[in-house]
Amino acid sequence: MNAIASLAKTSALAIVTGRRIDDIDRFLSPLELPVAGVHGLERRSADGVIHGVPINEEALKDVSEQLSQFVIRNPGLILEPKRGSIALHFRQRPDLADECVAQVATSTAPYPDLHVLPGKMVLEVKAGSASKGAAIRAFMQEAPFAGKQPFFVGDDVTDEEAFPIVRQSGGVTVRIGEGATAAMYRASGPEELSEWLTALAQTFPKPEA
Ligand SMILES: O=P(O)(O)OC[C@H]1O[C@H](O[C@H]2O[C@H](CO)[C@@H](O)[C@H](O)[C@H]2O)[C@H](O)[C@@H](O)[C@@H]1O
Repeated sequence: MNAIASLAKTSALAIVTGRRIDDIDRFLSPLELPVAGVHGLERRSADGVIHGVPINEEALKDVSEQLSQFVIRNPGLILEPKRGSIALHFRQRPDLADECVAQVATSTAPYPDLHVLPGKMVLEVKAGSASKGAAIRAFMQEAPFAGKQPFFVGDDVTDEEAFPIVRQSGGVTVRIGEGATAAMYRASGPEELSEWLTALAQTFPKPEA
């Protein structure tokens, strides 16, 4: 948190995440940063404006109802409704991973415009067209990011799609933890990343009092 607060004061910082913007605000309170939430389906730019994308609400409702029934039949599974998306978590039931994949495939089959995104012990169904990479592109066209070199850090398979996009625009990419990656660098864990960021923040000029 200290590293994030320091970087937010001295540089252009955005959070790009699968979580909701509200959740990020709660985690970082009282900081309110630019955030791309729900894998880019909702995005708050630095001026505070919320940008959304069209959502297939009808398809999402149908899939959510089917997944709710599936979760009722399988204790330990968790459904997380988000704006424009629903996440099926199987962290407490890893034995059901294959069944979850099959159920999500069956439920989404009638809706080719829904996107299924596998994450860490979770399957996300997105009912709109957005991605972390596209959200980064959008941030990079706006103040205070435009003209700066992007530096993107991620720890999940859902971050992999964004690494090449950042690299192609001259940026630097870091993967936290294990796993195959397209990132340029790897930090062993959040502690190592925090040390790097704290050191980096100290190299920036102090804001005038
Ligand atoms: O894009 P991220 O910031 O990496 O967010 C990805 C997902 O994070 C959350 O799920 C993950 O954390 C849970 C614990 O808080 C864990 O139980 C789960 O297995 C992880 O996938 C969040 O709940 C999802 O909505 C995000 O998409």
